[in-house]
Amino acid sequence: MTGAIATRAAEVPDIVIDVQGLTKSFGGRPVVKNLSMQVHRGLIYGFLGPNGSGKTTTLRMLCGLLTPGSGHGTCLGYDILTQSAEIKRHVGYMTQRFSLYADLSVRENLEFVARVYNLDDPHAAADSAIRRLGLENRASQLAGELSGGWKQRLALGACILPGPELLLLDEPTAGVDPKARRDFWDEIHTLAHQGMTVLVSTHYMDEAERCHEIAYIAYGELLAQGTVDEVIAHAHLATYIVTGPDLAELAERLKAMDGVDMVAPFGTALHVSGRDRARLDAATKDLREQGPQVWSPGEATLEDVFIDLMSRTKDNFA
Ligand SMILES: Nc1ncnc2c1ncn2[C@@H]1O[C@H](COP(=O)(O)OP(=O)(O)OP(=O)(O)O)[C@@H](O)[C@H]1O
Repeated sequence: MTGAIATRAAEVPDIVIDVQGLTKSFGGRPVVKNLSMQVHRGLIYGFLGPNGSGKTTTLRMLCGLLTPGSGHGTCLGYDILTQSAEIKRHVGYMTQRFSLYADLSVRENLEFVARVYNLDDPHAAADSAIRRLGLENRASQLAGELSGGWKQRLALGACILPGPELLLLDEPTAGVDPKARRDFWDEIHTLAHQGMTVLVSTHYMDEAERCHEIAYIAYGELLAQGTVDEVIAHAHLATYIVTGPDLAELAERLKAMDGVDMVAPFGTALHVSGRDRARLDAATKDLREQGPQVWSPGEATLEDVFIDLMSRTKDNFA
């Protein structure tokens, strides 16, 4: 199967997704607005944003599973408006809900998927997936009895069984423990290394940081995209890390100040950011000089940037 993925990938265009001006409304309410993006082959591309911001809708439009209201583009070289059947043949889609048969074993599920896709040797295909995902000890266990992490691994195994060229993973690790999440992401990286392109939505910052590129979507708008470093640099957030006593009270005071755009607790510290360094410095001058807290210049994190982006869109909505 590994060979199959590598061979197919060689035929895939270098730009796997190339879309312009996609929009989608439900019941007259715009859910995705004028979205344009390109994704290169072999990249892990992460979609982040608040709940209900349009990530799933975007993922589904990008690969022809949902027709946009307007806009156009290609996925795997096929037209998303007219060739969705061809696209679907080459896309593996893992939804938020576990969609395999709970009362079939791991092996039976995989063989079933192999038969649905008319693979030559369903038994061998299931074997290969079981080995690849380290499911040997669980092959005869009922899928419904697996832990959350192993269920996700099985779902991934079923997704890649037919040798897709593009994987869509919609919050694949929600509710999965950190070790299982890490293993899952190691596997995604191995697949990408072999030429598979992966679009993945997530709410986890550590997962965002494991993506080659990310897109941040809020209220239907694509607010930032690029590598993690590019997204952070582009936000131009000046940041202080504040430690010491009474941080909760300090946070409330800071939130009300002009020039302070983002205040968020991180463990035992407070991150305080502003889009304009001079205004942030002026606003916080007295507090920084008087204490009792200690203020140190810091680097904005991806999470700081996302919190700031989210609050900006909320401001615009108000
Ligand atoms: N088929 C549909 N019919 C009507 N409304 C829909 C439909 N699909 C999605 N929506 C609405 O569109 C908005 C965006 O939903 P979407 O699932 O794309 O967001 P999301 O960013 O993936 O959210 P989450 O992080 O919660 O999964 C939501 O308000 C949702 O209720």
